[in-house]
Amino acid sequence: MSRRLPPSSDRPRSITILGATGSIGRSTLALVAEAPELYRVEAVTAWQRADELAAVARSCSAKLAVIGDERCYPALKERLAGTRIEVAAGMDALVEAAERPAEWVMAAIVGAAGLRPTLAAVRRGAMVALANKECLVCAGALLMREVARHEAVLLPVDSEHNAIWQALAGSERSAVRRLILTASGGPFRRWSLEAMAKATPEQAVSHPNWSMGAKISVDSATMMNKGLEIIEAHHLFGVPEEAIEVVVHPQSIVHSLVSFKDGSLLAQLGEPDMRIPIAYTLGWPARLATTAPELDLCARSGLDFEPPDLERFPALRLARLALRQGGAAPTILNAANEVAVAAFLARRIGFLGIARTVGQVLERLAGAVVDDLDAVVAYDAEARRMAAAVVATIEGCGPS
Ligand SMILES: NC(=O)C1=CN([C@@H]2O[C@H](COP(=O)(O)OP(=O)(O)OC[C@H]3O[C@@H](n4cnc5c(N)ncnc54)[C@H](OP(=O)(O)O)[C@@H]3O)[C@@H](O)[C@H]2O)C=CC1
Ligand SMILES: CC(=O)[C@@H](O)[C@H](O)COP(=O)(O)O
Ligand SMILES: [Mn+2]
Repeated sequence: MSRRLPPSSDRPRSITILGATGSIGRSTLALVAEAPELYRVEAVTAWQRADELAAVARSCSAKLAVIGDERCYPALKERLAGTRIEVAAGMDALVEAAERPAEWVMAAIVGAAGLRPTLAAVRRGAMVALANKECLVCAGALLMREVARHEAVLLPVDSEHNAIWQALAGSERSAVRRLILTASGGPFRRWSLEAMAKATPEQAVSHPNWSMGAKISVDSATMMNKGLEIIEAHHLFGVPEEAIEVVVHPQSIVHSLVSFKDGSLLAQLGEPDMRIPIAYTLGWPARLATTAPELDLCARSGLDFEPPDLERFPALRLARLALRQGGAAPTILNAANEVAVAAFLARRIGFLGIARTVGQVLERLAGAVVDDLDAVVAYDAEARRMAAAVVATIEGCGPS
């Protein structure tokens, strides 16, 4: 693999941010704004929020701004009139943004929609900071194969995987006994199933520790987020499903751990602030100085750990099942979950209807091996159709 140099003022790192208007995109831009001499921003992208994208592109002097939804192109063009920033729109333009020659790409589009742009960055051998876990869930084998083939570097952004990556540094994989993913338990950690059945979208997106986009916040509330993260860890670190444990840790201070064969547990700790893991990828292979807060251990006494409750959080069980089944099952799980979460946020189904929808789709759709993009896209589309049909049968049936 070619040697990667850290950013420096003599040699600024060229970067692209996919999903620049989101929670991860903004945290990345906040770090860039702390040391603008270290970076040159090639491209920034969004889906529909043209005003926000234009403001972001201006503030970081991006060369290119791309909006995914073509209907929003006129608004973006108007907001960036009189600047030197190039403007484009559409799905192909998102892929082209990822193909532009930035050394480092933040993949922070939400959902499987991020797969094609992420693959494009991987296929030109970029350093890809991967926040978009759904990419690895729906196309893990394909993505990892392309990373190896094109000598790209995947830098895990997800806080748990970033912690494991840091804890693993320099160790032989054969020395690892298991990975331990910590989970906050989300806003409904202590809620009964009866109460969860009536949970509103507002309650579900109120994460106790992290400020995040709506989709991942709902995933945290169902604990599907931790299920997706088990699959993500399997692909990133080559560890089998049975060697990936989940422990509920309500404070979100210990971001995950590696258990080694000699009995050592190595963890990474920090305040729940995504600037910390993002900074580790942005500066990699060096560490950046940032204004992110340092954890005050004495002020944070009392770290709790408990096993997850699979009865109240069946999504975790479904994700493990999909990973064990293999083939297209994780692709199907992810697509059905995206449809179900959107239906819940649109108040079409109740909170418990999310896992119910995913479970029904997984049961009905069998999946063979998915080792190319066409197969992933086909299974993803079929699972979305089936999930929409399941949603239609359970909506209006009261709390589901
Ligand atoms: N937020 C967090 O702390 C963490 C997030 N992650 C992962 O990072 C990813 C991003 O999460 P987060 O930043 O919270 O999400 P947000 O919803 O805050 O942001 C999503 C970004 O993706 C864009 N986008 C949405 N839909 C599409 C689409 N169909 N095509 C292209 N772009 C699209 C949005 O544009 P627009 O603004 O125009 O809608 C926005 O820029 C997710 O995969 C999540 O699981 C992982 C760990 C932590
Ligand atoms: C910040 C981050 O990485 C999220 O994935 C977070 O872990 C979500 O919290 P849960 O532990 O509640 O899923
Ligand atoms: Mn996470």
